[in-house]
Amino acid sequence: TSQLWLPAAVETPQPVASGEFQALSEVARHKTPDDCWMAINDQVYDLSNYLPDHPSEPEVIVAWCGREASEAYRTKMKGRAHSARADRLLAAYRIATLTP
Ligand code: HEM
Repeated sequence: TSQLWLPAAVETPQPVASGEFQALSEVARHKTPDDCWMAINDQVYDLSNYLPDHPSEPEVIVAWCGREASEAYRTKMKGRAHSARADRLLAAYRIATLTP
């Protein structure tokens, strides 16, 4: 009797867990205000929920969704650093480490 050959079941994609590595190419897929990741100082942040709270014109920060934003964060694009409070906020949105 002939047997059907079937491929192994496709693995279910795993949700991103904190501590995993993500490539910049993956960060780049999350580039809208509703789904906004950024790579900052070798860490990956999901800032989707923070964007509405950011105290600037939305486009100032939205422009960096999906991108390597270390310098933008470091300078606010105006030669001025974010506060320690901002640094603590940022830490709360970390989802992964950037692929080395
Ligand atoms: C990466 C792109 C970003 C840019 C270009 C940017 C730029 C700015 C600008 C222009 C201001 C207005 C007030 C000022 O000029 O001092 C500001 C304030 C602020 N931003 Fe951002 N920002 C960015 C990302 C973030 C992120 C990711 C966070 C935290 C999760 C954050 C937290 C804050 C806070 C708390 C303030 C109030 C002032 C302070 O505490 O430094 N920003 N930012």
